[in-house]
Amino acid sequence: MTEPRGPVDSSRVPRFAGPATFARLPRLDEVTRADVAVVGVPFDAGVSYRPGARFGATAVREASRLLRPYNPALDVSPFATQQVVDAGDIACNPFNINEAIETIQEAATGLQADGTRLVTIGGDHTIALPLLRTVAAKHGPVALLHFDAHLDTWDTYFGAEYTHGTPFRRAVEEGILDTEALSHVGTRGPLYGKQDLTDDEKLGFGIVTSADVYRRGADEIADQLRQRIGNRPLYISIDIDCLDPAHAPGTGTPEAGGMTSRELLEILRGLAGCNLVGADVVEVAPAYDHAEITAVAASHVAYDLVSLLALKEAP
Ligand SMILES: N=C(N)NCCCC(=O)O
Ligand SMILES: [Zn+2]
Ligand SMILES: [Zn+2]
Repeated sequence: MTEPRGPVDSSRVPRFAGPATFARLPRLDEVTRADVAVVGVPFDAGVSYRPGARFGATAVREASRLLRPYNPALDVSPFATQQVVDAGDIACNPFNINEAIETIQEAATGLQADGTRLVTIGGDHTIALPLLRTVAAKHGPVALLHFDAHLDTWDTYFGAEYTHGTPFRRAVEEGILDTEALSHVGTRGPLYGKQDLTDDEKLGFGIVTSADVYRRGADEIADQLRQRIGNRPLYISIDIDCLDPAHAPGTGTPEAGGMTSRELLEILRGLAGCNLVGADVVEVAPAYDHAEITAVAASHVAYDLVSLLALKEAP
């Protein structure tokens, strides 16, 4: 194997110069193949409240200029042991949700064809469904770790089945999730009724609320999650609104009382060794952000996801 091509050297080219790719990594077309591709999905036609996540991937790329090549928390250089690239954006129809879902699924399938694993930057949470379909087509039903303030297992909004509040119900219905290993983490805030929780439990989900994380601590929560996941192929979907609005104001449906970015990163790091097959970070809406707080948090979360992939054996 040739040495992976790493990021632009920030001691030679200032990190604020030049066009942004994730972590200043090469583009996919600049290398022969990739182990991991960070890909953007500028789609937000599935939101129920504030729009703007279509600009999320661009904001995360901009905020990722400050990432450095060694991750001391996991003792790994994620861009040295595997070829990581920025695969650009999946261009999908902003006026037709069904068509956009198909486009995302096809593009993600193509990108993963020769074993490349994807870390996708959203976009609203609707996009998790086609991404899960793609990993399940390859690995069979996958374990899911879903970090979010919301359940996202509702049925429909205004009769629409494919929205950012419904991807995980659709995924269970389609049989693409391993219902023995489904967890929400960071759940909080008002629901439509108690039935939401009953329905969610029936689908197979376990819930770790943001208050559980605060009371029990990140290490204990990560241990519990790891036990539930075991060696199953694992997909991690991170809605940035799992963080408190103080840590992630730039999002469409903010809820008070969320996790800190430190808690989220520590839980992720506690998952080292899991059989991670893909991940997304969604719902970054830069119009409501301040001083790139949300975009910086999301870029660090994506960096730790890429680091977790580096710690896993090549397929
Ligand atoms: N996936 C996110 N961010 N939000 C879902 C909120 C659904 C609702 O408006 O009830
Ligand atoms: Zn959410
Ligand atoms: Zn969500």
